Amino acid sequence: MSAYQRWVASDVVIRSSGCLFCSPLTPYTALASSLAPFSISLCCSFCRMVTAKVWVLKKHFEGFPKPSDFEMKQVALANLKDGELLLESVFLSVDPYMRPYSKRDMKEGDVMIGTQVARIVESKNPAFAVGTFVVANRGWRTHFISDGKDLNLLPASWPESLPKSLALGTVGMPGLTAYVGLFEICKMKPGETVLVNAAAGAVGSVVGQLAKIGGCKVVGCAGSDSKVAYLKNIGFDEAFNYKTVASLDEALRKASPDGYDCFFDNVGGEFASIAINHMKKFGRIAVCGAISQYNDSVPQKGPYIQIPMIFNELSMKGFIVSSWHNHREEGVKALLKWVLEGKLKYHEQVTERFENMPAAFIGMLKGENLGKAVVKV
Ligand SMILES: NC(=O)C1=CN([C@@H]2O[C@H](COP(=O)(O)OP(=O)(O)OC[C@H]3O[C@@H](n4cnc5c(N)ncnc54)[C@H](OP(=O)(O)O)[C@@H]3O)[C@@H](O)[C@H]2O)C=CC1
Ligand SMILES: CCCCC/C=C\CC(=O)/C=C/C=C/C=C\[C@@H](O)CCCC(=O)O
Repeated sequence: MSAYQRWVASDVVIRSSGCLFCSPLTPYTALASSLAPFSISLCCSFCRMVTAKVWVLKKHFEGFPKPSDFEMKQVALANLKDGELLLESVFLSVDPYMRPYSKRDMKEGDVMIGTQVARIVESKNPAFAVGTFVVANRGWRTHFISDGKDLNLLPASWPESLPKSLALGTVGMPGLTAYVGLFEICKMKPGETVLVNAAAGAVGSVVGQLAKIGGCKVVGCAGSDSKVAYLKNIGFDEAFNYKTVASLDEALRKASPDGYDCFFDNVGGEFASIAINHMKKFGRIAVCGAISQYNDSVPQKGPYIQIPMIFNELSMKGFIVSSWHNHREEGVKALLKWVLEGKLKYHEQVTERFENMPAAFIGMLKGENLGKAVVKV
């Protein structure tokens, strides 16, 4: 039974207007609603309206997100108009940006922001066939309607054997972040030494492997011994557990006594303030993220970094992957090629069921994920 058939069996509540048999006012609709699992077969096909499940931000986060900050709701979707598509989410992404962006971009009651791999289940748009998979940016919802303009098709060369969830991770936004940050921001060169933190995550694990592909020495850190073992398994030259080392300063010096040419910073905070003192002359820092600060109720007051910036004439550049959209096609093509050649390994932290999205999101922020965290609907 496909996800769509399961959804039809479990979540379809008939809502309609204009159809004699299914209009909201007829006794039939009340009967249909009470017999929801069976009512679909009684509904006339041209007036089916469906109900999707969504997660809304019930209360703005204070510190780490809590399950009570979220609320799952049902949203009735209108009938498709000409040119529109009905899609079901197959995989949903949980990403760190959702934490800081929720404060900046959302109000309480909004559907949580986020991306998904979705499948077209009904189409009134000749440009999109039923069964097509796309990447969309429509938030935490099981189903949604689109006019097609906000959908990104998976590359035509995507093999059937490759999990489509990778379009949310290694061969998607996180992978592109690593690609742009290394090639365009750090401008890494063969023989250089690259440092990356949150190295076992969706972005960091790609950074380390792309740096190896680029002929660099790679040092990574992560928050558990099993993650450190994973880093060594995927080719990192040096890896350490930043939570258990006696001194981060010593660990960075031991991993690369000559220092670092490129620092791909996913974490910010105290880590960055210490790491910057280990940069080589004319080193480059890609300021990708600051996950050590996203959940702070009170902003941290880090030590100043200007002195090593000036002394070593460092380049430090913040970047947002969506501003580099003109590199998206080339990046996805390169990432997909490296994955298929076995040069770019991936690991996904898959959480089953839409109902577990808050738990998956909170777990990722707490470091429970190895590789890209996704939710399989
Ligand atoms: N600039 C851009 O366009 C983009 C930026 N980003 C940023 O990149 C970073 C990594 O994102 P992504 O790969 O998706 O996430 P990950 O898959 O790496 O998951 C987050 C990881 O961050 C680590 N972490 C959490 N809290 C802390 C902390 N206090 N100190 C150190 N590490 C911590 C945890 O791993 P561990 O076990 O190592 O602690 C956790 O698994 C984030 O900062 C994110 O905001 C991501 C995408 C685009
Ligand atoms: C409000 C302060 C923000 C500080 C930096 C926070 C996070 C950095 C980060 O994680 C940025 C992530 C950017 C993500 C970009 C794109 C996504 O919004 C959706 C991607 C959709 C797509 O291209 O498929």
